[in-house]
Amino acid sequence: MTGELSPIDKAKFVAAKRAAEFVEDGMRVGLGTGSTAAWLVRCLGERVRKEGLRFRGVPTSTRTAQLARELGIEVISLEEAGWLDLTIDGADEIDGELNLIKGGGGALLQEKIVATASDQMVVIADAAKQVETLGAFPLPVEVIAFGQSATQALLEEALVSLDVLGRRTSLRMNGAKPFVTDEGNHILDLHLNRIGNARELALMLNQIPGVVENGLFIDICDRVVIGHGDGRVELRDITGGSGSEERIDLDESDNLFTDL
Ligand SMILES: O=C[C@H](O)[C@H](O)[C@H](O)COP(=O)(O)O
Repeated sequence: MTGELSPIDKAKFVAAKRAAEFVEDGMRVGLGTGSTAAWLVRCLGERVRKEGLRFRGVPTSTRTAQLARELGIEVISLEEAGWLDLTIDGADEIDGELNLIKGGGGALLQEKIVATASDQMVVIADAAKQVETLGAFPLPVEVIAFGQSATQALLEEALVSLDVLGRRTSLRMNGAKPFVTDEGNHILDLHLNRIGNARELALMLNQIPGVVENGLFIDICDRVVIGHGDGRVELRDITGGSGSEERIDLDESDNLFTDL
């Protein structure tokens, strides 16, 4: 990638750059997955290179692990870390209570385990990820490949009693074959359009045999950093309130990122 950043990439980048400032020497930090989280890893790689920041990262996917290593970040497993000071990750949707849909990139299982093993979860996103009600983005559900059609049928049946607008489910594909997660499972995407009660749905989904985890992150995110294409970032946390707004200036060295 070369040249000027598109407004959407700039929005992701400024959110990531601001959130990268939360990382301090000695911390154990969960590193999310996806295009926004990749900006975070690049920003942290820059801090390691320029400032000598020393922290250990726990990646939530093989993709993130590879990028982090390439950029000189010390990578450890969650087993080695034990507990994390902070996790920073992207999201597909964020509602007003900081509940999320995640898993558009298929990494929801490791992401949820890592986020819930952290003192704090910070979500970084461009402004388009904010929604009033979750559900326009298809909800990813990770299922075991064995008996997957039976799991899908049970799941569709269970959706009938719930407050959702749509009920179609689809198996995520990678070309002609099912998409396979880092844990060797498949993903069913639930096209619900509007989720009336996300908490109830999250609990219900995980009771179905064959379901490993769902992409609803309820009461897990503590803080969001929302980026805009004009360089503004908004910070909000679970305590509510009006939050705060800042402007992130891109210095000359930031153009380095466009060559990655
Ligand atoms: O499985 C993928 C993750 O949950 C991502 O954090 C999420 O899909 C957002 O990705 P992106 O930053 O690329 O929009």
